[in-house]
Amino acid sequence: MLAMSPTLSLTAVSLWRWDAERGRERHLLRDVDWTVRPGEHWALLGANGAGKTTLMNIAGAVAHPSDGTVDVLGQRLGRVDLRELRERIGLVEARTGRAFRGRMTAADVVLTGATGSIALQRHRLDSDDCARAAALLARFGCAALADRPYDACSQGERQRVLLARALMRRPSLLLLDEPATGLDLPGREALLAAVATIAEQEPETATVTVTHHVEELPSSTTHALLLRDGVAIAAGPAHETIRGDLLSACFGTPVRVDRVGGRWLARAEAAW
Ligand SMILES: Nc1ncnc2c1ncn2[C@@H]1O[C@H](COP(=O)(O)OP(=O)(O)OP(=O)(O)O)[C@@H](O)[C@H]1O
Repeated sequence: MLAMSPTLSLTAVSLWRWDAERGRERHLLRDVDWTVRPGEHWALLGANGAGKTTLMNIAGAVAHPSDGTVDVLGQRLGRVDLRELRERIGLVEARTGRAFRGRMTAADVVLTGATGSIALQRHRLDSDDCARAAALLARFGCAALADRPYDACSQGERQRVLLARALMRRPSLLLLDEPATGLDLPGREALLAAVATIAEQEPETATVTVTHHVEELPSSTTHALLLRDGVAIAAGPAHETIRGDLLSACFGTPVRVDRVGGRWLARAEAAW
């Protein structure tokens, strides 16, 4: 049987920028190799400044590398229209949520995902779009929020609304940039439960979740890439990479990691 072609394939990817303070180029990413296949759910872990956002910008067809090759959804960056490619990529990040103002309801915000716009373009929507929006809200425990102004939703509810929005077009790749940051415990748990449904309901979709905290990874996480100073120090199946020794190297401090009920807990080694 032929293997499915990768969702993302990065080979020897480096990205550098001019560092005016030092008067020389500085590597934000160095020689990163990374392959994400359909149905895989990756964690992208690293300390502040490790290069996670930079790598997500490349994976999301927002930025080009300085060197190396990048194939996103089978298209080589540098040879394709990035805007067309981005239409097949779902994105949940804090910035997206801040764009929705006024009296837009939660359902309206989800529906904007069908057109990939910030404004609601009702004339471009059909009954299937409305049905999918309602089904996604229900699936994420947000059915009662449909008519509530988005501004009036709690932060946790908003994140689930944004997740529903990102799934409207059944993206092949979904990027989640620190989706649980700032959520309280029930909000975080509801969001992670919602993310975990993707493995079953959208089995071809690959996801990448950026976080500093392994506690914020959904139980559906299958793989992890650990970045330190722009270098991928480990990449592979979660049970081989989300480990104390590798996370210690990644964060530069001794860390102990436990797996409980399919999730991960990390603490500084000294605290145990
Ligand atoms: N345009 C740029 N020019 C120069 N340096 C940059 C540029 N963009 C980012 N950097 C630097 O590159 C490094 C990696 O940044 P990046 O935002 O990718 O890290 P991160 O892992 O996402 O960090 P955080 O967890 O704090 O969000 C940082 O030291 C940052 O200051």
